[in-house]
Amino acid sequence: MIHSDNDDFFEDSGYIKIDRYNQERTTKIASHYKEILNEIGEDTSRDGLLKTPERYAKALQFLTHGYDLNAEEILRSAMFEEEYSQMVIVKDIEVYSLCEHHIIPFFGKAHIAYIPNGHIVGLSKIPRIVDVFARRLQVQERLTNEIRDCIQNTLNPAGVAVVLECKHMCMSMRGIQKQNSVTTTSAFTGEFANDRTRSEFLRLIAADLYK
Ligand SMILES: Nc1nc2c(ncn2[C@@H]2O[C@H](COP(=O)(O)OP(=O)(O)OP(=O)(O)O)[C@@H](O)[C@H]2O)c(=O)[nH]1
Ligand SMILES: [Zn+2]
Repeated sequence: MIHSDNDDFFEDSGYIKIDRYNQERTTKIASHYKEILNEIGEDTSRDGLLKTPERYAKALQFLTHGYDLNAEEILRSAMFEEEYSQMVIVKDIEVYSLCEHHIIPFFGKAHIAYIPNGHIVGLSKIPRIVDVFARRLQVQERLTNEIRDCIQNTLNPAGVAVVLECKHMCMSMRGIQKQNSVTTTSAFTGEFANDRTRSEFLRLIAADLYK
């Protein structure tokens, strides 16, 4: 689906039309990346590497396609009036991002909750907005805050909670080379300032009901 040649990898995003596999951009990135491969001593004319600069150019565009998406628009496209006023939690959402310091992946899970205030949102839109912000160059702290702010500003709920748990490959496969460290970040608004509400959220994201 993502790898055909004319690929519009955003087909699945439906309502958002963008063309990041822009041929001009692909050609430019590929040409720079070919120089980088030559610089590290590779032979870019060997069979296995012939198409690598172009593959890399497309992969990079995919990994940063969040720049072309509007998270608030995505949330607004599926907001429904509803009286439900208990906590809604979507947990264990896979996150794949690129650290802006090294352009090396960090990845893990997001756990997100909100307390509706007249409106609920289509559940799939929550992982979708995680991707909008994750598919950019990021630091984990900003990614966490951007998800929180987007939900708060768009849905105007009584509170939002976001917890991210990620492993940074720039800390495991290079640099300090710690294989098991996990970074946790969190951001809260509204009713999640209340200890009991926050504790309920933390208890529920730690519970293994379906595992
Ligand atoms: N706060 C924060 N730091 C990050 C994140 N991703 C990577 N970093 C850190 O960014 C820092 C960049 O530090 P520098 O000293 O400029 O870079 P460096 O010489 O490559 O550092 P080392 O990784 O310690 O070898 C490192 O400490 C990384 O661990 C992130 O999401 N949040
Ligand atoms: Zn890094």
